[in-house]
Amino acid sequence: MAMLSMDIATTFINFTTRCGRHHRTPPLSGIRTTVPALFFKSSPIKTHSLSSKTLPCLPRTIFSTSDFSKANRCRRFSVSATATTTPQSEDSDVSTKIPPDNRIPATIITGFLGSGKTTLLNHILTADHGKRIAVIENEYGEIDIDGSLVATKAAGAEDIVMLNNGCLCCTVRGDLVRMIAELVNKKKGKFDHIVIETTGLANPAPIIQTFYAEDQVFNEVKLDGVVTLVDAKHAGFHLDEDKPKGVVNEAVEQIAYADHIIVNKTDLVGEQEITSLVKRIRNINRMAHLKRTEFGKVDLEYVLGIGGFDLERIESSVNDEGAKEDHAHHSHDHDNHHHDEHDHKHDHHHSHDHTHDPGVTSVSIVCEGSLDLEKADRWLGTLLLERSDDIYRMKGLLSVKGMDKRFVFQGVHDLFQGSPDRLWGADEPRVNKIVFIGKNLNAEELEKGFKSCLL
Ligand SMILES: Nc1nc2c(ncn2[C@@H]2O[C@H](COP(=O)(O)OP(=O)(O)OP(=O)(O)O)[C@@H](O)[C@H]2O)c(=O)[nH]1
Repeated sequence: MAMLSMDIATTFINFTTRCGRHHRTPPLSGIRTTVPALFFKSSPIKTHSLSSKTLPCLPRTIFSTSDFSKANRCRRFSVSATATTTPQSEDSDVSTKIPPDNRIPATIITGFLGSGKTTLLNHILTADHGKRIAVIENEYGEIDIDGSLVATKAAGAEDIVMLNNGCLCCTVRGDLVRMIAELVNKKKGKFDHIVIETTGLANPAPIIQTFYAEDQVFNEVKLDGVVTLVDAKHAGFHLDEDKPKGVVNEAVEQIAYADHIIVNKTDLVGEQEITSLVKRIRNINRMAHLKRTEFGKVDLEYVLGIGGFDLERIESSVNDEGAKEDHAHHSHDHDNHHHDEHDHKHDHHHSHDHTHDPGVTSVSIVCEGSLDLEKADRWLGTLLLERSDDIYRMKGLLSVKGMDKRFVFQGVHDLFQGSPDRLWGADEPRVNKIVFIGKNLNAEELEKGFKSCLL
Protein backbone atom coordinates (compact mmCIF):
# COMPACT_ATOMS: atom_id res chain seq x y z
CA MET A 1 0.00 0.00 0.00
CA ALA A 2 1.23 3.41 -0.79
CA MET A 3 2.62 5.24 2.18
CA LEU A 4 3.67 8.20 0.19
CA SER A 5 3.28 9.30 -3.31
CA MET A 6 6.70 10.51 -4.18
CA ASP A 7 7.56 12.68 -7.08
CA ILE A 8 11.21 12.30 -7.49
CA ALA A 9 12.87 14.76 -9.65
CA THR A 10 16.36 15.57 -10.52
CA THR A 11 16.53 18.43 -8.23
CA PHE A 12 18.48 21.59 -8.17
CA ILE A 13 18.08 24.07 -5.47
CA ASN A 14 19.49 27.44 -5.96
CA PHE A 15 19.75 29.94 -3.23
CA THR A 16 21.15 32.79 -5.13
CA THR A 17 19.85 36.17 -4.46
CA ARG A 18 18.23 37.38 -7.56
CA CYS A 19 16.31 40.02 -5.73
CA GLY A 20 15.38 43.08 -7.57
CA ARG A 21 16.06 41.56 -10.93
CA HIS A 22 13.46 40.81 -13.47
CA HIS A 23 13.23 37.30 -14.78
CA ARG A 24 11.21 36.00 -17.60
CA THR A 25 8.80 33.33 -16.53
CA PRO A 26 8.37 30.59 -19.06
CA PRO A 27 5.85 27.90 -18.29
CA LEU A 28 6.77 25.41 -15.67
CA SER A 29 6.79 21.80 -16.67
CA GLY A 30 6.79 19.21 -13.98
CA ILE A 31 6.05 19.43 -10.35
CA ARG A 32 6.40 22.23 -7.95
CA THR A 33 8.04 21.54 -4.73
CA THR A 34 8.64 23.16 -1.39
CA VAL A 35 11.87 24.11 0.22
CA PRO A 36 12.47 21.07 2.37
CA ALA A 37 11.28 18.62 -0.23
CA LEU A 38 14.62 17.63 -1.59
CA PHE A 39 13.75 14.11 -2.48
CA PHE A 40 10.07 14.19 -2.92
CA LYS A 41 7.07 16.37 -2.97
CA SER A 42 4.14 15.90 -0.72
CA SER A 43 1.01 17.85 -1.26
CA PRO A 44 -0.21 20.44 -0.76
CA ILE A 45 2.23 22.33 -2.87
CA LYS A 46 3.42 25.58 -1.50
CA THR A 47 4.66 27.99 -4.03
CA HIS A 48 5.35 31.08 -1.95
CA SER A 49 6.00 34.01 -4.19
CA LEU A 50 8.19 32.19 -6.56
CA SER A 51 8.78 32.81 -10.14
CA SER A 52 9.48 29.74 -12.11
CA LYS A 53 10.68 28.66 -15.45
CA THR A 54 11.64 25.69 -17.45
CA LEU A 55 15.17 24.92 -18.34
CA PRO A 56 15.54 22.79 -21.38
CA CYS A 57 18.83 21.11 -20.73
CA LEU A 58 18.52 19.28 -17.48
CA PRO A 59 15.75 18.13 -15.30
CA ARG A 60 16.11 20.19 -12.23
CA THR A 61 14.35 21.95 -9.48
CA ILE A 62 15.58 25.31 -8.53
CA PHE A 63 14.54 27.14 -5.51
CA SER A 64 16.10 29.35 -3.08
CA THR A 65 16.27 29.12 0.67
CA SER A 66 19.54 30.16 2.16
CA ASP A 67 18.46 33.38 3.60
CA PHE A 68 14.85 32.93 4.44
CA SER A 69 13.92 36.55 4.65
CA LYS A 70 15.66 37.23 1.40
CA ALA A 71 14.43 34.02 -0.09
CA ASN A 72 10.83 34.81 0.52
CA ARG A 73 11.25 37.89 -1.53
CA CYS A 74 13.08 36.44 -4.41
CA ARG A 75 13.02 32.68 -4.48
CA ARG A 76 12.61 30.95 -7.73
CA PHE A 77 12.51 27.38 -8.71
CA SER A 78 11.72 25.22 -11.62
CA VAL A 79 11.41 21.58 -12.34
CA SER A 80 11.35 19.60 -15.44
CA ALA A 81 11.62 15.81 -15.60
CA THR A 82 9.99 13.95 -12.79
CA ALA A 83 9.40 10.36 -11.96
CA THR A 84 7.13 8.67 -9.53
CA THR A 85 7.88 5.74 -7.34
CA THR A 86 5.28 3.10 -7.07
CA PRO A 87 3.82 2.34 -3.68
CA GLN A 88 6.33 0.89 -1.30
CA SER A 89 4.82 -2.54 -1.16
CA GLU A 90 4.95 -2.92 -4.90
CA ASP A 91 8.02 -3.16 -7.03
CA SER A 92 9.04 0.40 -7.33
CA ASP A 93 10.52 1.59 -10.53
CA VAL A 94 11.91 5.04 -10.71
CA SER A 95 12.09 5.87 -14.33
CA THR A 96 13.88 9.15 -14.12
CA LYS A 97 17.06 9.06 -16.14
CA ILE A 98 19.77 11.60 -15.98
CA PRO A 99 19.58 12.86 -19.55
CA PRO A 100 22.59 13.38 -21.78
CA ASP A 101 24.08 16.74 -21.16
CA ASN A 102 25.39 18.32 -24.31
CA ARG A 103 26.29 21.66 -22.88
CA ILE A 104 29.81 23.00 -23.29
CA PRO A 105 31.99 21.97 -20.35
CA ALA A 106 33.85 24.60 -18.39
CA THR A 107 36.73 24.12 -16.00
CA ILE A 108 37.66 26.58 -13.29
CA ILE A 109 41.37 26.70 -12.53
CA THR A 110 42.02 28.27 -9.21
CA GLY A 111 44.82 28.39 -6.67
CA PHE A 112 46.65 30.91 -4.61
CA LEU A 113 48.87 33.62 -6.11
CA GLY A 114 51.85 32.08 -7.83
CA SER A 115 50.73 28.49 -7.36
CA GLY A 116 51.13 27.72 -11.06
CA LYS A 117 47.75 28.37 -12.67
CA THR A 118 49.13 30.06 -15.77
CA THR A 119 51.81 27.41 -16.06
CA LEU A 120 49.11 24.73 -15.99
CA LEU A 121 47.04 26.64 -18.49
CA ASN A 122 49.96 26.82 -20.87
CA HIS A 123 50.48 23.12 -20.44
CA ILE A 124 46.85 22.54 -21.33
CA LEU A 125 46.96 24.81 -24.33
CA THR A 126 50.13 23.45 -25.79
CA ALA A 127 49.37 19.79 -25.18
CA ASP A 128 48.16 17.56 -27.92
CA HIS A 129 44.60 16.73 -26.96
CA GLY A 130 42.68 17.85 -30.01
CA LYS A 131 40.29 19.95 -27.97
CA ARG A 132 39.55 23.50 -29.00
CA ILE A 133 39.69 25.55 -25.86
CA ALA A 134 38.34 28.98 -25.11
CA VAL A 135 40.12 30.64 -22.22
CA ILE A 136 38.79 33.23 -19.86
CA GLU A 137 41.57 34.87 -17.90
CA ASN A 138 40.79 36.89 -14.85
CA GLU A 139 43.40 39.39 -13.85
CA TYR A 140 43.48 41.93 -11.10
CA GLY A 141 44.43 45.27 -12.56
CA GLU A 142 44.33 46.63 -16.00
CA ILE A 143 47.44 45.05 -17.40
CA ASP A 144 46.77 41.53 -18.48
CA ILE A 145 50.10 40.02 -17.66
CA ASP A 146 48.77 36.49 -17.45
CA GLY A 147 46.90 37.03 -20.68
CA SER A 148 50.05 37.88 -22.54
CA LEU A 149 51.91 35.04 -20.88
CA VAL A 150 49.26 32.64 -22.02
CA ALA A 151 48.64 34.21 -25.37
CA THR A 152 52.20 33.84 -26.52
CA LYS A 153 52.01 30.12 -26.06
CA ALA A 154 48.42 29.50 -26.78
CA ALA A 155 48.40 28.30 -30.31
CA GLY A 156 45.70 25.83 -29.35
CA ALA A 157 43.42 28.34 -27.78
CA GLU A 158 40.45 29.25 -29.85
CA ASP A 159 39.90 32.39 -27.87
CA ILE A 160 41.44 34.12 -24.95
CA VAL A 161 39.29 36.64 -23.24
CA MET A 162 40.55 38.86 -20.48
CA LEU A 163 38.55 39.92 -17.52
CA ASN A 164 40.49 42.70 -15.90
CA ASN A 165 39.85 45.20 -13.19
CA GLY A 166 38.58 42.97 -10.50
CA CYS A 167 38.22 39.53 -9.19
CA LEU A 168 35.83 37.12 -10.81
CA CYS A 169 34.38 36.19 -7.49
CA CYS A 170 33.31 39.71 -6.72
CA THR A 171 33.12 42.67 -9.01
CA VAL A 172 33.37 41.15 -12.43
CA ARG A 173 31.02 38.23 -12.07
CA GLY A 174 28.52 39.97 -14.33
CA ASP A 175 31.29 40.30 -16.87
CA LEU A 176 31.91 36.59 -16.69
CA VAL A 177 28.29 35.94 -17.51
CA ARG A 178 28.38 38.33 -20.43
CA MET A 179 31.62 36.90 -21.65
CA ILE A 180 30.42 33.33 -21.58
CA ALA A 181 27.19 34.37 -23.27
CA GLU A 182 29.16 36.17 -25.96
CA LEU A 183 31.48 33.23 -26.49
CA VAL A 184 28.52 30.94 -26.87
CA ASN A 185 26.56 33.28 -29.12
CA LYS A 186 29.40 34.11 -31.45
CA LYS A 187 31.61 31.05 -31.36
CA LYS A 188 29.42 28.12 -30.54
CA GLY A 189 30.68 25.08 -32.42
CA LYS A 190 34.16 26.54 -32.69
CA PHE A 191 35.38 25.41 -29.31
CA ASP A 192 34.87 22.32 -27.17
CA HIS A 193 35.78 23.46 -23.70
CA ILE A 194 36.06 26.66 -21.69
CA VAL A 195 38.85 27.11 -19.18
CA ILE A 196 38.56 29.92 -16.68
CA GLU A 197 41.64 30.95 -14.77
CA THR A 198 40.73 32.89 -11.67
CA THR A 199 42.88 35.37 -9.83
CA GLY A 200 44.92 33.96 -6.99
CA LEU A 201 42.65 35.61 -4.49
CA ALA A 202 39.38 34.31 -5.81
CA ASN A 203 36.92 32.46 -3.66
CA PRO A 204 35.51 29.85 -6.05
CA ALA A 205 32.01 29.77 -4.56
CA PRO A 206 30.44 32.69 -6.41
CA ILE A 207 32.07 31.56 -9.63
CA ILE A 208 30.60 28.09 -9.23
CA GLN A 209 27.27 29.65 -8.43
CA THR A 210 27.36 31.59 -11.68
CA PHE A 211 27.01 28.34 -13.57
CA TYR A 212 23.73 27.58 -11.88
CA ALA A 213 22.32 30.96 -11.09
CA GLU A 214 22.68 32.62 -14.43
CA ASP A 215 20.38 31.26 -17.07
CA GLN A 216 22.46 32.43 -19.98
CA VAL A 217 25.30 30.36 -18.62
CA PHE A 218 23.36 27.40 -17.28
CA ASN A 219 21.51 26.70 -20.47
CA GLU A 220 24.62 26.49 -22.60
CA VAL A 221 27.53 25.69 -20.36
CA LYS A 222 28.02 23.10 -17.66
CA LEU A 223 30.54 23.26 -14.93
CA ASP A 224 32.91 20.38 -15.44
CA GLY A 225 35.05 20.85 -12.40
CA VAL A 226 37.15 22.98 -10.14
CA VAL A 227 40.88 22.35 -10.36
CA THR A 228 42.95 23.86 -7.57
CA LEU A 229 46.68 24.41 -7.73
CA VAL A 230 48.49 24.30 -4.41
CA ASP A 231 52.00 25.67 -4.11
CA ALA A 232 53.92 22.96 -2.27
CA LYS A 233 56.38 25.46 -0.90
CA HIS A 234 54.16 28.30 0.22
CA ALA A 235 50.71 26.85 0.77
CA GLY A 236 51.34 26.20 4.46
CA PHE A 237 51.83 29.90 5.11
CA HIS A 238 48.67 30.82 3.30
CA LEU A 239 46.64 28.16 5.03
CA ASP A 240 47.94 29.40 8.38
CA GLU A 241 47.12 32.99 7.72
CA ASP A 242 44.78 34.45 10.30
CA LYS A 243 42.06 36.44 8.67
CA PRO A 244 39.92 39.07 10.31
CA LYS A 245 36.55 37.84 11.45
CA GLY A 246 34.22 37.30 8.54
CA VAL A 247 37.01 37.31 5.98
CA VAL A 248 37.59 34.02 4.24
CA ASN A 249 40.97 32.43 3.85
CA GLU A 250 41.09 32.06 0.09
CA ALA A 251 43.73 29.35 0.20
CA VAL A 252 41.47 27.18 2.35
CA GLU A 253 38.40 27.93 0.27
CA GLN A 254 40.13 27.07 -2.96
CA ILE A 255 41.04 23.65 -1.59
CA ALA A 256 37.61 23.10 -0.10
CA TYR A 257 35.78 23.56 -3.40
CA ALA A 258 38.17 21.55 -5.51
CA ASP A 259 37.29 18.44 -7.46
CA HIS A 260 40.88 17.88 -8.42
CA ILE A 261 43.87 19.23 -6.54
CA ILE A 262 47.33 19.66 -7.98
CA VAL A 263 50.11 20.02 -5.46
CA ASN A 264 52.55 21.88 -7.66
CA LYS A 265 56.16 22.98 -7.25
CA THR A 266 57.13 19.76 -5.58
CA ASP A 267 60.66 20.32 -6.85
CA LEU A 268 61.05 23.04 -4.25
CA VAL A 269 60.38 20.98 -1.13
CA GLY A 270 61.19 17.64 0.44
CA GLU A 271 59.02 14.57 0.75
CA GLN A 272 58.23 15.24 4.37
CA GLU A 273 56.89 18.70 3.69
CA ILE A 274 54.75 17.41 0.87
CA THR A 275 53.36 14.60 2.98
CA SER A 276 52.41 16.96 5.73
CA LEU A 277 50.83 19.39 3.27
CA VAL A 278 48.86 16.59 1.64
CA LYS A 279 47.60 15.55 5.04
CA ARG A 280 46.48 19.05 5.69
CA ILE A 281 44.77 19.31 2.33
CA ARG A 282 43.05 16.00 2.93
CA ASN A 283 41.71 17.26 6.19
CA ILE A 284 40.04 20.13 4.39
CA ASN A 285 38.85 18.15 1.40
CA ARG A 286 38.70 14.37 1.44
CA MET A 287 36.63 14.18 -1.67
CA ALA A 288 38.96 15.67 -4.24
CA HIS A 289 41.47 13.72 -6.27
CA LEU A 290 45.00 14.83 -5.63
CA LYS A 291 48.20 14.76 -7.66
CA ARG A 292 51.66 16.07 -7.02
CA THR A 293 53.53 17.65 -9.82
CA GLU A 294 56.09 20.13 -11.08
CA PHE A 295 55.27 22.90 -13.50
CA GLY A 296 51.67 21.77 -13.74
CA LYS A 297 52.56 18.69 -15.75
CA VAL A 298 49.52 16.51 -15.34
CA ASP A 299 47.62 14.40 -17.82
CA LEU A 300 45.00 16.46 -19.54
CA GLU A 301 42.28 14.04 -18.49
CA TYR A 302 43.06 15.05 -14.96
CA VAL A 303 42.00 18.60 -15.74
CA LEU A 304 39.47 18.43 -18.56
CA GLY A 305 36.35 16.29 -18.58
CA ILE A 306 36.41 15.45 -14.89
CA GLY A 307 32.68 15.64 -14.28
CA GLY A 308 33.03 17.01 -10.77
CA PHE A 309 29.40 18.09 -10.73
CA ASP A 310 27.93 15.15 -12.59
CA LEU A 311 25.55 12.95 -10.68
CA GLU A 312 26.73 10.00 -12.71
CA ARG A 313 30.13 10.36 -11.14
CA ILE A 314 29.12 10.85 -7.55
CA GLU A 315 30.00 7.29 -6.75
CA SER A 316 33.67 7.75 -7.49
CA SER A 317 33.74 10.77 -5.20
CA VAL A 318 32.08 9.19 -2.22
CA ASN A 319 33.68 5.79 -2.63
CA ASP A 320 37.25 5.78 -1.75
CA GLU A 321 37.23 9.43 -0.81
CA GLY A 322 40.49 10.46 0.73
CA ALA A 323 42.36 7.68 -0.97
CA LYS A 324 42.73 9.11 -4.38
CA GLU A 325 46.15 10.52 -4.44
CA ASP A 326 47.73 9.44 -7.62
CA HIS A 327 51.30 9.13 -6.54
CA ALA A 328 53.36 6.02 -6.82
CA HIS A 329 55.38 6.35 -3.63
CA HIS A 330 52.83 7.78 -1.36
CA SER A 331 51.17 5.90 1.40
CA HIS A 332 47.71 7.34 1.71
CA ASP A 333 46.91 9.22 4.80
CA HIS A 334 43.27 8.67 5.26
CA ASP A 335 41.24 7.26 8.03
CA ASN A 336 39.92 3.86 7.50
CA HIS A 337 36.35 4.83 7.23
CA HIS A 338 35.19 2.35 4.67
CA HIS A 339 32.27 0.36 5.60
CA ASP A 340 32.78 -3.25 6.36
CA GLU A 341 30.27 -5.07 4.27
CA HIS A 342 29.75 -7.59 7.02
CA ASP A 343 28.79 -5.01 9.55
CA HIS A 344 25.30 -5.14 10.81
CA LYS A 345 22.61 -2.87 9.68
CA HIS A 346 23.00 0.65 11.01
CA ASP A 347 26.56 0.04 11.91
CA HIS A 348 28.26 3.14 10.78
CA HIS A 349 30.80 5.69 11.54
CA HIS A 350 31.94 9.06 10.42
CA SER A 351 35.44 10.29 9.92
CA HIS A 352 36.58 13.71 10.86
CA ASP A 353 40.01 14.93 11.77
CA HIS A 354 40.19 17.68 14.30
CA THR A 355 43.87 18.34 14.19
CA HIS A 356 44.31 21.01 11.55
CA ASP A 357 42.44 23.91 10.08
CA PRO A 358 39.45 23.35 12.30
CA GLY A 359 37.52 25.95 10.36
CA VAL A 360 37.05 23.99 7.16
CA THR A 361 37.02 20.22 7.26
CA SER A 362 35.47 17.16 5.68
CA VAL A 363 33.03 14.86 7.38
CA SER A 364 32.02 11.56 5.91
CA ILE A 365 29.27 9.27 7.05
CA VAL A 366 29.06 5.68 5.92
CA CYS A 367 26.35 3.38 7.17
CA GLU A 368 24.21 0.55 6.04
CA GLY A 369 20.43 0.68 6.15
CA SER A 370 17.54 2.41 4.47
CA LEU A 371 16.31 5.90 5.00
CA ASP A 372 12.84 7.04 5.76
CA LEU A 373 12.43 9.36 2.82
CA GLU A 374 10.30 11.89 4.58
CA LYS A 375 12.63 12.15 7.54
CA ALA A 376 15.70 12.33 5.36
CA ASP A 377 14.13 15.00 3.29
CA ARG A 378 13.25 17.03 6.34
CA TRP A 379 16.68 16.57 7.86
CA LEU A 380 18.58 17.59 4.78
CA GLY A 381 16.19 20.42 4.03
CA THR A 382 16.58 21.82 7.53
CA LEU A 383 20.32 21.34 7.43
CA LEU A 384 20.57 23.32 4.24
CA LEU A 385 18.29 26.00 5.52
CA GLU A 386 20.30 26.44 8.65
CA ARG A 387 23.82 25.64 7.57
CA SER A 388 24.07 26.15 3.85
CA ASP A 389 26.50 29.02 4.26
CA ASP A 390 28.86 26.67 6.03
CA ILE A 391 28.36 23.61 3.87
CA TYR A 392 30.61 24.23 0.91
CA ARG A 393 30.14 20.99 -0.91
CA MET A 394 28.46 17.69 -0.30
CA LYS A 395 27.99 14.51 -2.22
CA GLY A 396 26.12 11.39 -1.33
CA LEU A 397 24.73 8.09 -2.33
CA LEU A 398 21.67 7.00 -0.41
CA SER A 399 19.55 3.97 0.15
CA VAL A 400 15.94 5.00 0.49
CA LYS A 401 13.21 2.71 1.70
CA GLY A 402 10.85 1.78 -1.09
CA MET A 403 13.24 2.89 -3.78
CA ASP A 404 15.05 0.15 -5.63
CA LYS A 405 17.50 2.56 -7.15
CA ARG A 406 20.25 4.38 -5.39
CA PHE A 407 19.66 8.07 -4.83
CA VAL A 408 22.69 10.19 -5.69
CA PHE A 409 23.03 13.83 -4.85
CA GLN A 410 25.52 16.62 -4.71
CA GLY A 411 25.43 20.19 -3.55
CA VAL A 412 27.33 23.42 -3.29
CA HIS A 413 26.08 25.52 -0.41
CA ASP A 414 22.40 25.85 -1.10
CA LEU A 415 22.54 24.34 -4.54
CA PHE A 416 21.33 20.79 -4.37
CA GLN A 417 20.94 18.26 -7.12
CA GLY A 418 19.72 14.74 -6.66
CA SER A 419 18.41 11.90 -8.74
CA PRO A 420 17.92 8.15 -8.63
CA ASP A 421 20.61 6.36 -10.57
CA ARG A 422 21.13 2.64 -11.02
CA LEU A 423 19.31 -0.23 -9.33
CA TRP A 424 20.77 -1.67 -6.18
CA GLY A 425 22.21 -5.09 -6.89
CA ALA A 426 20.36 -8.09 -5.49
CA ASP A 427 23.16 -8.94 -3.07
CA GLU A 428 24.57 -5.49 -2.77
CA PRO A 429 24.64 -4.10 0.76
CA ARG A 430 22.58 -0.92 0.88
CA VAL A 431 25.24 1.37 2.21
CA ASN A 432 24.67 5.10 2.49
CA LYS A 433 27.65 7.36 1.95
CA ILE A 434 27.74 11.10 2.41
CA VAL A 435 30.63 13.50 2.41
CA PHE A 436 30.35 17.07 3.61
CA ILE A 437 33.02 19.72 3.22
CA GLY A 438 32.47 22.89 5.13
CA LYS A 439 33.11 25.24 7.97
CA ASN A 440 32.61 24.36 11.60
CA LEU A 441 31.02 21.05 10.78
CA ASN A 442 29.99 19.02 13.76
CA ALA A 443 30.58 15.42 12.78
CA GLU A 444 28.66 13.96 15.71
CA GLU A 445 25.67 16.14 15.05
CA LEU A 446 25.65 15.36 11.36
CA GLU A 447 25.90 11.68 12.05
CA LYS A 448 23.19 11.80 14.66
CA GLY A 449 20.91 13.68 12.32
CA PHE A 450 21.51 11.24 9.54
CA LYS A 451 21.07 8.25 11.81
CA SER A 452 17.74 9.54 12.99
CA CYS A 453 16.48 9.18 9.42
CA LEU A 454 17.26 5.50 9.20
CA LEU A 455 14.43 3.08 9.57
N1 LIG B 1 60.18 25.74 -9.33
C1 LIG B 1 58.96 25.73 -9.85
N2 LIG B 1 58.44 26.85 -10.35
C2 LIG B 1 57.23 26.80 -10.88
C3 LIG B 1 56.46 25.61 -10.93
N3 LIG B 1 55.29 25.88 -11.50
C4 LIG B 1 55.29 27.18 -11.81
N4 LIG B 1 56.44 27.74 -11.44
C5 LIG B 1 56.86 29.15 -11.57
O1 LIG B 1 56.17 29.90 -10.58
C6 LIG B 1 55.88 31.19 -11.07
C7 LIG B 1 54.37 31.45 -10.93
O2 LIG B 1 53.70 30.57 -11.82
P1 LIG B 1 52.35 30.97 -12.51
O3 LIG B 1 51.94 29.85 -13.37
O4 LIG B 1 52.44 32.33 -13.12
O5 LIG B 1 51.43 31.06 -11.23
P2 LIG B 1 49.96 31.68 -11.15
O6 LIG B 1 49.22 30.85 -10.18
O7 LIG B 1 49.38 31.81 -12.50
O8 LIG B 1 50.30 33.07 -10.54
P3 LIG B 1 49.28 34.34 -10.32
O9 LIG B 1 48.71 34.65 -11.67
O10 LIG B 1 50.17 35.38 -9.76
O11 LIG B 1 48.27 33.93 -9.33
C8 LIG B 1 56.37 31.22 -12.51
O12 LIG B 1 57.64 31.82 -12.52
C9 LIG B 1 56.46 29.76 -12.88
O13 LIG B 1 57.42 29.51 -13.88
C10 LIG B 1 57.03 24.42 -10.38
O14 LIG B 1 56.45 23.34 -10.33
N5 LIG B 1 58.29 24.55 -9.85
